[in-house]
Amino acid sequence: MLIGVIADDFTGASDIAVTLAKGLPGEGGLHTTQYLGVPQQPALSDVEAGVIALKSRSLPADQAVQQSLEACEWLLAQGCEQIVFKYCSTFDSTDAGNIGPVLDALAQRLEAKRVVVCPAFPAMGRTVYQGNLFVHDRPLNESGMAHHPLTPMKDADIRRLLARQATTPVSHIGWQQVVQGSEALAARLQASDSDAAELVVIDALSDRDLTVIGIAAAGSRLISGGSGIALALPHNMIKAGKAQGNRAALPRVEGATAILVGSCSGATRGQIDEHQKQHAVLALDIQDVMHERVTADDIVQFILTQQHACPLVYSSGDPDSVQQAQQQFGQHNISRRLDQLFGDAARKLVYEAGIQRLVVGGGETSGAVVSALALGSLQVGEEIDPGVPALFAQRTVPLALALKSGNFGRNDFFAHALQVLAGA
Ligand SMILES: Nc1ncnc2c1ncn2[C@@H]1O[C@H](COP(=O)(O)OP(=O)(O)OP(=O)(O)O)[C@@H](O)[C@H]1O
Ligand SMILES: O=C(O)[C@@H](O)C(=O)CO
Repeated sequence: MLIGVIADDFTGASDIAVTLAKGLPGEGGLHTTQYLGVPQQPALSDVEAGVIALKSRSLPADQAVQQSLEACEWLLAQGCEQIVFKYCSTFDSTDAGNIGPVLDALAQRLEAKRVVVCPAFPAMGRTVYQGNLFVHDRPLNESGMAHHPLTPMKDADIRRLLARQATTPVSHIGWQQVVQGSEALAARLQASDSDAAELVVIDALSDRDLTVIGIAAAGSRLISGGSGIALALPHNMIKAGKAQGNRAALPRVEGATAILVGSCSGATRGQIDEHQKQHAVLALDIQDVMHERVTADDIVQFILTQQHACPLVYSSGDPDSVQQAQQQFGQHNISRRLDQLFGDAARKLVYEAGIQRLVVGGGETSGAVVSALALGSLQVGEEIDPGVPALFAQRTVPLALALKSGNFGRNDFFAHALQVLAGA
């Protein structure tokens, strides 16, 4: 294994996994596997990039650090030369963690001196300029992320956010320096052994900038960012003669379908509205969920009786209803209950009801579903939409999955994803 990634949620893991599997246009990527948690066994010998999906984004910081270090040890034991810490392109975290504390710990473990910090993902409108994160034309805190149920983002300045979270000093490289190219940037990132560690926030407005940064960071033991930071990493390995740029062909899966959605993001709510114009949709009422008046069996029954109409079950609410529910029940109680419900439903759907194509909306929700399914590892297939690959579990009965980050995907994403999983 050449490159190891520690991702702080499951959809984020598939986002960077598909970036590594794709590589730069015309060049090809790496043979990539996504692991669901830290594996107990060694990786297969043909895996070039391994992405460990943790569900650490909203854990207490000490647990996020411990899990990330365990993941790092496993990746190092597989021979990884470079470790990437993947967080959200909207830098989802609280003042108490988790990006800063995990970076502190990984930098110390890997004796990394200059650690790139770059959440930019231009394909999804996330860019970093003068240390500030934008979502399209809005600073992060005005993008809707201030209402996120678990990690409300109320500041756009990555340098300030990180300085509140990390003990390692934070510095910044502006876009004006990035456009001078990889060589100049590499010189800035190389530090002598006596230098203290530094978290270096780097501006990036385009894939071209991310490519410059990725090439400049070829020799870095530790880098961090959104999936865009991995764009040029396969190129570095191919150029060094360590990888060929080939990818294995993956299966197409037809068969029964289910869509489970817990994301409350604006994009996801728009996709649910679109889906219900032509397909079957069941809304879970949060009062019913919290008073246990709705069960996993109710979800399974709906999915099975509506097979002709691409059935979708969602809990998602708008910011007002989410806030009301949080005041009444507490966000962590809601998440725990919804995770349990979606996880139980997924287990019954896949292992008892024979569902073969499963689409999940939301990172936390995907984490709950995939953990309940205990799949171990997934092969990374083609990109359905930016940042969302088709994923395949090798089982006697094939299972294809799409794990969608809250804000990702075209308006008709859910029906489109089912088609791509079937090879349409
Ligand atoms: N109606 C609701 N009221 C309050 N909380 C909800 C409701 N529906 C879902 N949630 C919670 O909101 C959170 C949504 O997080 P999730 O990570 O699944 O989506 P997301 O944040 O939009 O996606 P991503 O992390 O990929 O950006 C989950 O913890 C879920 O339990
Ligand atoms: O970086 C992103 O935006 C996504 O991969 C993600 O992590 C959302 O959960």
